[in-house]
Amino acid sequence: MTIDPVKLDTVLVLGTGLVGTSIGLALRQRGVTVLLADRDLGAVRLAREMGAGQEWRLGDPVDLAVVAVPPDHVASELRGLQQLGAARFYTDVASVKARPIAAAAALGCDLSTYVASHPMAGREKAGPGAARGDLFLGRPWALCPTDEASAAAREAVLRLIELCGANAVEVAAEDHDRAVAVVSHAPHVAASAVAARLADASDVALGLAGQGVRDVTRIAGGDPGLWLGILSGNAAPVAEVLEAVSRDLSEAATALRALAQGDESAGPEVTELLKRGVAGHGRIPGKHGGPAAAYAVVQVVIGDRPGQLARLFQICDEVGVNVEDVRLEHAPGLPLGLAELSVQPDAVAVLNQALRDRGWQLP
Ligand SMILES: NC(=O)C1=CN([C@@H]2O[C@H](COP(=O)(O)OP(=O)(O)OC[C@H]3O[C@@H](n4cnc5c(N)ncnc54)[C@H](O)[C@@H]3O)[C@@H](O)[C@H]2O)C=CC1
Ligand SMILES: O=C(O)C(=O)Cc1ccc(O)cc1
Repeated sequence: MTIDPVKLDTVLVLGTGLVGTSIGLALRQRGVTVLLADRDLGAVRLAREMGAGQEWRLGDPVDLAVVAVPPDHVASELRGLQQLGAARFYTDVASVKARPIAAAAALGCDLSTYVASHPMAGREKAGPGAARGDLFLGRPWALCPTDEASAAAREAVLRLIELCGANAVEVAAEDHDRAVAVVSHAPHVAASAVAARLADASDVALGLAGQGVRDVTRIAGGDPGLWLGILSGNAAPVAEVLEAVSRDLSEAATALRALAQGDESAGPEVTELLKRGVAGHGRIPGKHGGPAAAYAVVQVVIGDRPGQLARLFQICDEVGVNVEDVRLEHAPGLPLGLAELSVQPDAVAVLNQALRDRGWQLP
């Protein structure tokens, strides 16, 4: 009998925090048997109660073990599991890749059964309570096979990514780390720097906060302990991006000082940065990893009553309009909000008409 190398009937998740529990939930939805372990027994219990799997007891090797602990603990936990013979194949999900792989090699881990990986999806909240089974849907998920990794180990990790509904992106560990410095790690520090200005902002300023500042600072809510581990694990590439960002910020501040003193010739320098920002933002791919989709946005005023969004979606359904994305903005102190529905441009007229016909207020 031949053994199917991509069989993923049983998966052990070590580290039942946000990411580990989300993986458990996603795999359970696909019928995989998931076993859960964490040094914090409360985290395992909560993950189990959420339906992410059952508590792990060492028995027959599982098909794949997923090490979902902070980056600095990946190598030692991997070695521990391999010494127990816990799984046929192993991966981790840490946000940095070169350092954990080097640490695993230095600890004498078996690199033939291990393929490091990193889902590019997460939240600014930690722990199993923040987990979502759909966290990875349509998201990129990097895998970084080393030369020592077996083809079967790579296949097993590809199968994990597929079962979680994500899109696999194969990349060398050093390239991964330089890339995530630009798209994840430096943005996190930049968001923290902007959010730090709010720590002693006046109540008037905070009362005027709209969606923009929420968007720019959302990720700054992440766990500082976890993020110190991530940033230290990718320090040089992140420092390089931050140096470039701070050059731009410093030049913008100098130009604005000149403008403040009536020197209009400094305007174009600011415009140039804003235009580079528009260009950079426009290059972020759409939610399924393809080129950024040119959706149109339909704005609708909604009352802060239960069921309003459901009614809105029902109308979209009735007129055959697919909602690609939805964003809600609440008016501070008012029982009203604005729903922004992203739809195909050719659906705008029909949706606007349908909403007006049914008495919805469009701004
Ligand atoms: N937070 C995010 O948005 C994302 C995080 N990641 C990566 O996923 C990994 C886990 O992060 P989160 O789930 O966000 O953190 P979390 O703080 O929600 O969960 C981490 C879990 O690991 C456990 N843990 C820590 N050290 C352990 C050890 N030595 N043995 C067993 N369990 C241990 C903790 O008790 C905790 O339950 C990290 O490597 C992180 O870089 C990857 C993608 C997104
Ligand atoms: O909160 C979000 O939107 C994120 O993108 C979070 C995130 C944090 C760390 C990662 O390694 C990957 C993704």
